[in-house]
Amino acid sequence: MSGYGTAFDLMRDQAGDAWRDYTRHPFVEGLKDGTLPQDAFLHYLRQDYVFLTHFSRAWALAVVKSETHAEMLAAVGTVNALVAREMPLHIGICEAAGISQDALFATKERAENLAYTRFVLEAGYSGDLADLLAALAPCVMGYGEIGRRLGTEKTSDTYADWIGTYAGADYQGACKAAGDMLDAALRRRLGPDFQTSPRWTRLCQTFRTATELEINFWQMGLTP
Ligand SMILES: Cc1ncc(CN)c(N)n1
Repeated sequence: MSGYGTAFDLMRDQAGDAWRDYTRHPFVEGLKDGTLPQDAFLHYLRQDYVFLTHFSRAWALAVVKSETHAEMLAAVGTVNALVAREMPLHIGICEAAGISQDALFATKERAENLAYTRFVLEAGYSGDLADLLAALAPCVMGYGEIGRRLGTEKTSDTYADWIGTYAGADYQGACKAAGDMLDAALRRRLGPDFQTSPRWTRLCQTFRTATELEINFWQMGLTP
């Protein structure tokens, strides 16, 4: 059990090998042992800054798709965590490496990046909050799982700031909140036994596609 909720655990199991390929990608293992080349890391961070811009918009769409005050509060909390806490990590590391915030904002978006965020946004535009959260979950909880594992298994401090952000209480709390939100949203829309709903298979497919797009994102990071 992940500690990030019931639906997440079930969807992650349904994603099978793709989940392992995402959370144990060679890029991740390079962060763990410090062998990831710095140019690949900075290239990834620049793309990830662009990613987080669109991803924050997708979470803002979750506010639009909310049906209760509790859902709105949870979605707003995640938008704030992304914009006020996760994006500043990228700004800080890039600034220290001589990449200004203007240059960061002007980063040309790679196709793998564009494909992922537009897939998530489309899931939200064409569906309801359950569809949107199924597409958002691999991103939030995947990095939570990666951060937690690397926090205990890392053998180098080269990428300690990055690992510390995702292993930290703040990010782990955001994963727990997103997991609780996913569970509640599914129960509200699909019923208490949401995994028996006719919608469940499609939601798991959405989760799996987002997981595959995460694998592509890491792969892109290895090819500056
Ligand atoms: C591509 C990607 N996926 C997930 C995360 C974690 N929010 C991220 N920063 N970037």
